[in-house]
Amino acid sequence: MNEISFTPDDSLYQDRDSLSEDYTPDSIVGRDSEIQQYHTALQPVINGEQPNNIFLYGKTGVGKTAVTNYLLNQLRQDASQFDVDLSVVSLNCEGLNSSYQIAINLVNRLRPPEAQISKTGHPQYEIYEFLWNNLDEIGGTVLIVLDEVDNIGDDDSILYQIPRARSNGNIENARVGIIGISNDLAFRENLSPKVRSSLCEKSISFPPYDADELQAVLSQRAAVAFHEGALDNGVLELCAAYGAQDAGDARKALDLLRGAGDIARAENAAEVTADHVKRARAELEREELMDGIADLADHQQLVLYALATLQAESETPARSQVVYQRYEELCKLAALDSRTSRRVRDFLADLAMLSIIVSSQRNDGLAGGQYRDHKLKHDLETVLSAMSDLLERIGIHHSIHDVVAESDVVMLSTNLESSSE
Ligand SMILES: Nc1ncnc2c1ncn2[C@@H]1O[C@H](COP(=O)(O)OP(=O)(O)OP(=O)(O)O)[C@@H](O)[C@H]1O
Repeated sequence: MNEISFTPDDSLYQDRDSLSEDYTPDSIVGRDSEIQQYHTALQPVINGEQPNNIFLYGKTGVGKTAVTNYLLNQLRQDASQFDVDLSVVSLNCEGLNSSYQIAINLVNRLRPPEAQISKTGHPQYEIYEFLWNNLDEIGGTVLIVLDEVDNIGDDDSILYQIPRARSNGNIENARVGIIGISNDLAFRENLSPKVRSSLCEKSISFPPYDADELQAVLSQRAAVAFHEGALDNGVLELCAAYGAQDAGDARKALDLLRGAGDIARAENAAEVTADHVKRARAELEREELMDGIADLADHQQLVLYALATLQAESETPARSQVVYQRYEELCKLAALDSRTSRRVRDFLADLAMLSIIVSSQRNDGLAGGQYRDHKLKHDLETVLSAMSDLLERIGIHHSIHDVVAESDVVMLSTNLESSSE
């Protein structure tokens, strides 16, 4: 029998959990201008005035939720000091795509456990009645934070009803403000004008972090997460530089630092080095790519497969037409009906948008005209291993035989190899 045991290992980390998603940092760095605007927008609360409706937007991982939690904690403390009656209700709207569902969830948040209402079976007007009554019972200022607010997709929007509730006479005691948070940049533009003007009274944009801002975020967190001296020089700079390239997303930069720490720990390294960061990045990219490819439809994967075989033959960047020919060949060999060349161009555009391939517009003047060419964005082996299901189903093209044989992709079928020779 194997002798195996677990021993605590904390030579690098002093608090690894502080690098995880649910950790709330004591202070926020790198978002001074956004905090300033947000502070101004919240000021009426402390004055006992009608709160503004505030709309925060920006891509994922740029601090919208972290800044909101930080400012609302501060506001709660200051409100109690200045005797302002303040309640905050937070709701993540993921999976709640109608005003009806949002209203029910809000009612239940405002009620004690023994007075919860069922999630179905009430007419809409009744739910709104409950909501207005519960808000009035609480009274004072009530801030309703709706994270991922873009999930709500109906016209008679609660986003319109709540801001109007007081002027419509539905609420008398409470002063209600909505804080809507979204990483869907088109959401605000697609709102109907009446909803937009009420929800977006104060809009605050959160831009992606640059490398310096990310470095500040990482240094602050590393001081909590790691023992002194556990990080080699340049580790934080490298994570920040990669993070800035990856859409300025602090979540990803923190994940990268934790990934590097985990690799270093698994190897019993004395410190986390740039090499650990690079390997962690390759691993995270691989996971992301695997997820991205797994979500593709079969013919999108086949187009990617076609491009991969061209890359294996050093024929990339390859023009759309060339990719199409290889794709048709693969379809034929796999006895599948191929899509039109126009459709395949759309698939190539999708793959480029998902950062799985890189497509460039070329202009060869009068002689060559304009065309697009394509190559894989990641190394061939990674792409192929992410497509192992497809390869198992339809077989291995001869061009990738060596790569696949060297990697850990399982080869169950070689029908393409034999039929193409
Ligand atoms: N300025 C910052 N200072 C410290 N930590 C930060 C800062 N910005 C972001 N973080 C951390 O990065 C992670 C992602 O941030 P946050 O959840 O606020 O992003 P978000 O913009 O709300 O993203 P999403 O739209 O995906 O919800 C969190 O772990 C958060 O604690």
